Amino acid sequence: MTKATIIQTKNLCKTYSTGSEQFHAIRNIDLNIYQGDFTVIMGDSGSGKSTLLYLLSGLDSVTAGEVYFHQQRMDTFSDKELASFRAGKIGYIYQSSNLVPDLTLFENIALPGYVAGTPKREVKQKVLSIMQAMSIEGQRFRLPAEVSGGQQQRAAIARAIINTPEIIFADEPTGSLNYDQGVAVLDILTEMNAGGQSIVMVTHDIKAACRGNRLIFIRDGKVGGMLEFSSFTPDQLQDRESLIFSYISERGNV
Ligand SMILES: Nc1ncnc2c1ncn2[C@@H]1O[C@H](COP(=O)(O)OP(=O)(O)OP(=O)(O)O)[C@@H](O)[C@H]1O
Repeated sequence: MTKATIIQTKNLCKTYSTGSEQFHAIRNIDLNIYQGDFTVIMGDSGSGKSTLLYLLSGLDSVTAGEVYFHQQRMDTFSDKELASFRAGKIGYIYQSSNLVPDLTLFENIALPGYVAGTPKREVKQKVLSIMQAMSIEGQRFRLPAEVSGGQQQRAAIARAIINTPEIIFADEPTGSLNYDQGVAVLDILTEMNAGGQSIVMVTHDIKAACRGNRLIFIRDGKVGGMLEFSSFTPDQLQDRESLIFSYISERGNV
């Protein structure tokens, strides 16, 4: 079966200017992100992974080239169109949870729901059911500083999915967590993907990358390679890890 494309880039470029210096962080990338995939973006530090994620999600503007969401051109959106796109179509998970420090976990998760204009009662029900699914409902009246890093990150995932986004972007979502907390977060993402949620995750951790069915390797701002896996069952993690490891070793870079 052919997979539907959710995001497409054509000749995508991003150049950062600092003073008189220019740095070409993303160089002429043509890429398709498919619906229902758990896409993983890997690469060495500074290769352009986060920049690519910002461009795919409309968080930053392109220098040249085109980005399409389904068939709709995104890089020419007005600020208003972009704000509504971000609120309604995408969810974004950062390395550190980025929760609002003086709002409770419940309020943090509910906030994008209120901003999107969803009726309060509906938001409340949805927040409670997502918190329950992520085993953080007991912490709902606590502030972010009063819960563990893993619980903060689960709240950040809950916040990212409150408006039922078509696609979730995650930038090193386990980067600030200990091993067990990281596995718990990856399990949640894996389960969401099994339910059909499209995910694009940046990571340099091979264990985290194993959760993806399509791996895109970025090297010096370009696509340096790709790996695809057909289906996922938890007992395949070890095999995938070995495959990714040998792929990277053969090429001499991440
Ligand atoms: N705002 C900026 N101004 C100038 N250069 C930048 C800016 N943001 C990123 N860069 C440069 O662009 C390159 C790509 O950065 P990016 O953050 O996308 O890399 P990355 O692969 O995500 O790295 P890491 O794994 O270390 O987070 C780096 O060389 C970085 O120094």
